[in-house]
Amino acid sequence: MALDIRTIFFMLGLATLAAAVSLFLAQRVRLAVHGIECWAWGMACAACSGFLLAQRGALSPLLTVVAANSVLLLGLSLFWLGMRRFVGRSCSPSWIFAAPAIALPFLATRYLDDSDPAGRISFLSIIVALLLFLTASELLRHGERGRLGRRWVALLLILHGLFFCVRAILSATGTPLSDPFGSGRLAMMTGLEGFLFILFFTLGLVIMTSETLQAELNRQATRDPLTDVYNRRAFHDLSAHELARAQRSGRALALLLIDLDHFKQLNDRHGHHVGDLALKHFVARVAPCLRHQDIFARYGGEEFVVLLPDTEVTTALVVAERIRAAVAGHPLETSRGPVTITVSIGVATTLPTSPDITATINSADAALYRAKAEGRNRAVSG
Ligand SMILES: Nc1nc2c(ncn2[C@@H]2O[C@H](COP(=O)(O)OP(=O)(O)OP(=O)(O)O)[C@@H](O)[C@H]2O)c(=O)[nH]1
Repeated sequence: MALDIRTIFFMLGLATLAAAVSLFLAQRVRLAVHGIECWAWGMACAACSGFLLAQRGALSPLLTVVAANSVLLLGLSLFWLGMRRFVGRSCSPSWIFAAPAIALPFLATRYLDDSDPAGRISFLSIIVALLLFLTASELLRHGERGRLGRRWVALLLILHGLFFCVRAILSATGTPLSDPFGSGRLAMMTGLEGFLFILFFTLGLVIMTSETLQAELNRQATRDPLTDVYNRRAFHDLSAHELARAQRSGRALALLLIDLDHFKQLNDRHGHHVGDLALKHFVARVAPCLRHQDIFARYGGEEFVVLLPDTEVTTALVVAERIRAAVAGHPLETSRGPVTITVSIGVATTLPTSPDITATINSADAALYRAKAEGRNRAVSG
């Protein structure tokens, strides 16, 4: 089957345009995926480049060489920027002009006419490969790296980059790719490889974004939006798991019920906004006092709960005292000066033989009530 090189590049442009449109639509429905708008613009640039490359010989080299390749490099740079944002890293958008700015003078002078096509192919292939490797490294080195979609996209970027490395070497060493299939064999391979890349890459982006959305939905369903600790529902799910484990192992499970003291007064005196800041400040003070396996959740309002697996009451009281001291010892800085926050803590443990979370919470609540009655800013066990 004979394939016309222009048709291949035109088809590549169309496929890339379809991917760009999908990304623009995804962006319009406000998917909580950072960087998606950069990918959309990156795809749009790559599509323009494909259409311009398809006009090689029919239009001026200013368009089919200089503009087509500069726009392609801009598109790849936008993709790199999008990937950086996707993994949660920031960067000045002006960096997207670096690669086109490096290539433009060479394209406009040395490689404008067709006197050194091999040099032009090698030169551009190396820049493209570097941009692709850079983009893959963002995915492999930052953010949540273990996900399937990310690894798939990173692998495709690396393979695509390796293809361009081979292309650069073949072109530089003058390997006779023109024979016996006519003058455009290398270009033909580039077009076909690009076409396959776009298909699988778009699929990878879909998987990657759905994984991110799934994780975000999961986070929203299990986390308190203000403080980002677990919410009450997640606490009950996780504690059920821990209770079952405690029953199997016969080891104690401790629970701390923590309530911020005179919080209504703080709200009334300093405003709700400072009240919110106080809750975040409290969480930031408590988190370093806990182990990885401890479950920390907002139980409601200004009440928090901590489940401590494999912990006896004496140790739980030590942890509670550490939390109390960490909160009281670090006042919240406000525009009107430091505000001291204190907490009262009720401590209880489950019975290893018949663990029951409701009974343990009730027991901790009774202890908390006593801590409040005895003057607040203290930990009391039930
Ligand atoms: N700023 C802010 N306030 C909240 C939030 N959730 C609950 N509150 C407030 O927390 C206050 C709790 O007040 P109370 O239950 O009377 O308890 P308290 O003032 O801390 O008194 P004691 O617990 O007896 O020390 C109420 O004024 C609620 O409006 C929140 O997310 N942000």
